[in-house]
Amino acid sequence: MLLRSSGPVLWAAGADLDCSLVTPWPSPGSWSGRPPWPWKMFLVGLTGGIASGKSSVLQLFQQLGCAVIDVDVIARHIVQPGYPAHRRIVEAFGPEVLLENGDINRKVLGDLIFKQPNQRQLLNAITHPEICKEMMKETFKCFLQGRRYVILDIPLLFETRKLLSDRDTQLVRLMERNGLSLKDAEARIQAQLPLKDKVRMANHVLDNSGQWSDTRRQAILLHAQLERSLEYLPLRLGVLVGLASITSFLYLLARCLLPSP
Ligand SMILES: CC(C)(COP(=O)(O)OP(=O)(O)OC[C@H]1O[C@@H](n2cnc3c(N)ncnc32)[C@H](O)[C@@H]1O)[C@@H](O)C(=O)NCCC(=O)NCCS
Ligand SMILES: Nc1ncnc2c1ncn2[C@@H]1O[C@H](COP(=O)(O)OP(=O)(O)OP(=O)(O)O)[C@@H](O)[C@H]1O
Repeated sequence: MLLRSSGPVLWAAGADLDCSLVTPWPSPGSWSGRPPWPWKMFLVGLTGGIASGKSSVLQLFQQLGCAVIDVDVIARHIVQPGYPAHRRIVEAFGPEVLLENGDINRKVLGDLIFKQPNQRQLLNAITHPEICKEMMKETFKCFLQGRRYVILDIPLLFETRKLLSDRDTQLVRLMERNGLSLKDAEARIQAQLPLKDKVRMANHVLDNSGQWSDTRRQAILLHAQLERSLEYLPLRLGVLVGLASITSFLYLLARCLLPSP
């Protein structure tokens, strides 16, 4: 697993789990234990190959009291019936990708898009803008909660603009967990950048190829390192300058438009 820092944004790579989108500020006695600093926050992107352990590591950070946002959870949320992405998916792929109750048939859609790159691009074009909006909303909530940093689990972090487990381990874990054949598991892995490229692009690597206790130890050390980091400064300054500019603009506009007494 890896973490990457670019400018004000620190990106991590490697693990993901089904978890709530945002955890509360660490309770007293939690391992951070500091008072909230609403003007300090930076982002940590977590990525890695399929079944490399992203969810497991994200859950670990969540248990340590970190704010986490799981993009796979958001991706499931925005394709529910009634949401714009659901309607567009049916328009693009036809009613055969629906279950009887109107939910997306994930198996059918998954088989389609993991085997056909052009179909995957079509689905990405529908879902990614919606996912992005939700991610921004959740991140802003964390900002208002005064979080020091937020970990965003973004499986396609590097593809769209590791935790390292070697390819075979990744393949075996994916086949075991999802009950997939070798061919189907390989098709899913092929849909993402090779792991070594993700490693090269990351700033920090969590190696999840060994015992879980090793991964846990690495995560604890990393969390301590991120807690001390000054990565939040450019982001906070950027937000403050942006807000100040908007306020000044509105003030000048009001002065021009309103009649003077
Ligand atoms: C195609 C769908 C219905 C398959 O669902 P299914 O439950 O079988 O798989 P699941 O969502 O658990 O994904 C399995 C793995 O494939 C990865 N994955 C999902 N979509 C994509 C994609 N478009 N390209 C590459 N990898 C993908 C996931 O991150 C995960 O690692 C679903 O993955 C989907 O709606 N994908 C589009 C949304 C998306 O791009 N998600 C990734 C978030 S960055
Ligand atoms: N260090 C480890 N040792 C053994 N098994 C592990 C380890 N880490 C994770 N696993 C197992 O590997 C499987 C894949 O892990 P996980 O679901 O966290 O991966 P993921 O990267 O989130 O997958 P996906 O990309 O499909 O969302 C799970 O069954 C998990 O329990």
